[in-house]
Amino acid sequence: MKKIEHLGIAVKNLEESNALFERLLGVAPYKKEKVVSERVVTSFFKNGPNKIELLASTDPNGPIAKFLKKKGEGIHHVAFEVEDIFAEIDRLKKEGFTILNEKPKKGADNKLVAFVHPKTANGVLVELCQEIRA
Ligand SMILES: CC[C@H](C(=O)O)C(=O)SCCNC(=O)CCNC(=O)[C@H](O)C(C)(C)COP(=O)(O)OP(=O)(O)OC[C@H]1O[C@@H](n2cnc3c(N)ncnc32)[C@H](O)[C@@H]1OP(=O)(O)O
Ligand SMILES: [Co+2]
Repeated sequence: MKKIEHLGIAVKNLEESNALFERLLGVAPYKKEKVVSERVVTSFFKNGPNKIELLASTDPNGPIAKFLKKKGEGIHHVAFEVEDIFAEIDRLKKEGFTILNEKPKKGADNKLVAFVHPKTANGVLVELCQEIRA
């Protein structure tokens, strides 16, 4: 794994949170994207090397809605940049981590993504992100 690619934050209302994070970070979101497979709408902020992803639910039965119901708004996941997501999944499986989707899926921001179950990562939902190369 390389650097932290982004921090995912679950929010109830994306427009309200976009305005709050714009005040907080001093930058406007550079991208807004609907990720149908994850039943979320996201917005991305970049301030220097850091990237923040705000996620709001589009489905009351989706992962973000369930998280909000259970834990309320807050940090949802940490995403790491990986060079080769297939090799990283293999490595993590051998290390005993539970991978939630062994077949990487198309995520937001032009990435292939996979997730490590939080129950096998000290309570942290970890996302693996590989840039989709042309
Ligand atoms: C990919 C697009 C975008 C991107 O960056 O490109 C995204 O980041 S999309 C992000 C949204 N998608 C996902 O999160 C997909 C992976 N998540 C899942 O598969 C589920 O949310 C899962 C398995 C983590 C939890 O599923 P569910 O909520 O149905 O199960 P439980 O409520 O029973 O939770 C099991 C257990 O895990 C704890 N939990 C749940 N979510 C989190 C979390 N985000 N961080 C830490 N822990 C979490 C939950 O509290 C339960 O623990 P327990 O001790 O039993 O209460
Ligand atoms: Co993410």
